Amino acid sequence: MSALSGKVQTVLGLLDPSQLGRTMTHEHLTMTFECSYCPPGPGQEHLVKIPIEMKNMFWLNQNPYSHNENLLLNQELEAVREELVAYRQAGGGAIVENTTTGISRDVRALQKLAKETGVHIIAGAGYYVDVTHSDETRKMTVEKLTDVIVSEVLRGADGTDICCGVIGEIGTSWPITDSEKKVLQAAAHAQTQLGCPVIIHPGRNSKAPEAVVQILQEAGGDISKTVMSHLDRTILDYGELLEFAKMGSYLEYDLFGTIMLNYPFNLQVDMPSDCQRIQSLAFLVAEGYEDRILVAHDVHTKNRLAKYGGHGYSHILNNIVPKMLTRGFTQNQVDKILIDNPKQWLTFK
Ligand SMILES: CCC(=O)NCCS(=O)(=O)O
Repeated sequence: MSALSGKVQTVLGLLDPSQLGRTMTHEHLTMTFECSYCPPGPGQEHLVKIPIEMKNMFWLNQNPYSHNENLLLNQELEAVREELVAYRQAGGGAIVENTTTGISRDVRALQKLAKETGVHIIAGAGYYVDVTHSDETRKMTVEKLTDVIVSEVLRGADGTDICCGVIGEIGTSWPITDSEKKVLQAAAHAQTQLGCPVIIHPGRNSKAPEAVVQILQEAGGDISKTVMSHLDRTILDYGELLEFAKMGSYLEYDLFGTIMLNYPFNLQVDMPSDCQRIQSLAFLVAEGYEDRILVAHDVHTKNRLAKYGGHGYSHILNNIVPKMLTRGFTQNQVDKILIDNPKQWLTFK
């Protein structure tokens, strides 16, 4: 038994899990995403620096990764603070902030936001995808990477004493690179030591989640305490989804609010609508997986903020939950997805 056992670790310290309330398990409050810049289509080069204002929002929402400034969520702390206040008013209790090393994690800013808004914020340890790994990271052994991750949970991150409460989002590409494989193994080893929650960003291929889970399993990871993120853009076939669900991880639909005609990171993927996301959740519930489902918006660019006409952090509470209730979900099932499942996942063993 460690001091963390039976508790959730927020940026303000340990918390009794019953205090969490409704929890979005995959958001970003401050980060940078320049690593994922996508040049715009032919003839649209002049749009990459247009102001982020109403008349440009349709193009920005369709091309969020082709506009440098849009990728700098870390410039919006005041807007995010206001949106967290609105999130509390909408009935939100906690947010898991998934920003890891490589995309400008800032635990000091997270702690300040938690103090100012009363939202419980859980910070993420570990590393994002390979393109963001530094030379130093690439050279580290699995043992060294494990030590860093464990230290971010037990002693603090970013040179502070502010401790992370989950490992992840651990970034992986497709195919998984050697450096990412080492980080996954380190995440599994750290999880074994700490009994803590883990969350994974899979590569953009339907085979990626299974490949990640295999690596974690071989390294001794606890898959029942691991979240597979971004399933809404990763496994669209229900047969494949059921096969993956059997592996035992949490199943996260975390791109609620995203509307995109062309998904630039994988043009083969038709990004689902929110109605289709709800249908996928209903399918998983009907198949007996209601204890494994988690949801979020994964806000990671400026255009997603309410300040710019986006869905913000309260869209699920304000709009998706009422829609779910009209589509056959019971209040008990909604509460499981928003309260009980996050609580189970976030509590240290
Ligand atoms: C850091 C934010 C992030 O990785 N979001 C996922 C975007 S996508 O891979 O689902 O397009």
